[in-house]
Amino acid sequence: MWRRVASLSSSISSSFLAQTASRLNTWESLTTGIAQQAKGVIAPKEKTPFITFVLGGPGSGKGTQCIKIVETFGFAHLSAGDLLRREIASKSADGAMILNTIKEGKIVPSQVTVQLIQKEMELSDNHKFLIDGFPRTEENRVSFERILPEWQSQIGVEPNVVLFFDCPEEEMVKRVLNRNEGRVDDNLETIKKRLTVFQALSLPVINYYSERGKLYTIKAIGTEDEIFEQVRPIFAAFENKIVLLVNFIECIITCNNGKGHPFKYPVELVHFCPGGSDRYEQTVG
Ligand SMILES: Nc1ncnc2c1ncn2[C@@H]1O[C@H](COP(=O)(O)OP(=O)(O)OP(=O)(O)O)[C@@H](O)[C@H]1O
Ligand SMILES: O=c1ccn([C@@H]2O[C@H](COP(=O)(O)O)[C@@H](O)[C@H]2O)c(=O)[nH]1
Ligand SMILES: [Mg+2]
Repeated sequence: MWRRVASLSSSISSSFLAQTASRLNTWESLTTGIAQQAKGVIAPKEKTPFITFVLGGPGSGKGTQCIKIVETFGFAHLSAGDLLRREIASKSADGAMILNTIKEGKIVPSQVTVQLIQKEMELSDNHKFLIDGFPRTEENRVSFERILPEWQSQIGVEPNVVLFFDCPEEEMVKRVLNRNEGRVDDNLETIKKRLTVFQALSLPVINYYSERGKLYTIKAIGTEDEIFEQVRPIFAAFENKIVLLVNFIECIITCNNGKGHPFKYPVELVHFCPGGSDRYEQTVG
């Protein structure tokens, strides 16, 4: 038996339900799509993409944290810098141009980078993407949005999450100079240029997403594990919300059919109803 222990302070409006359904679409895309897969309703490739942009200055720890996010939350990691370095290594037509651009700490034309990212996304079996080190400029951002029309009905033109690893310049320089991976841009001269480019061209992108409520700023100092403890709750929250939301939607559908209340454990809907909460607890008998 179910007992309501608190009620919504405002009634559930149709616009709230529409909003909820739209959020469900976003949150579902982060989860493994358990319900749909179990029912065999959708194949993995058909799931809504969940896109996270991972931004921050050179050496702020983007790549390091992406590895942990992949391990914990099962994302595909697409590093724009790695894709460009792969082009150099494969001696592709753009290889020489990319190498010079990276040495100068400048930004490779959007068309090249966007095409590489798009190809990787299409080849991937995953639907959850960490796009590391991109978009670096407003022009990058707009170019990426332009490739989305075919997916627009699924994800809109924006990423679901934008992470910003905020790190003091002094620390970034120290880390890059100690990186020791043989990168052509890990020298003081190029780092200075990269920092200037970051300030001038990348910060506006970060501000853009901040204004749109997409930005999660991580204080990128401390140990790698300490930093990850700031990252973990961001993705965990998306996973938790979907469980609650699925229950909520099921409840509405079932209640509307007059079949009772299907919640299996206490559910608090306060996350979805800023005006109040609707809490249910299972009672004995
Ligand atoms: N929290 C940390 N404390 C100390 N060193 C770190 C920390 N996180 C990462 N590092 C080290 O700093 C260096 C730069 O990290 P990483 O490559 O992850 O940065 P990045 O943001 O991807 O840089 P880039 O934009 O240049 O690719 C690496 O050698 C990494 O091992
Ligand atoms: O979207 C991008 C990403 C990278 N670059 C160039 O590559 C280097 C290294 O990138 P990391 O992400 O730090 O590995 C960067 O300084 C740019 O020169 C780019 O042009 N566009
Ligand atoms: Mg990196």
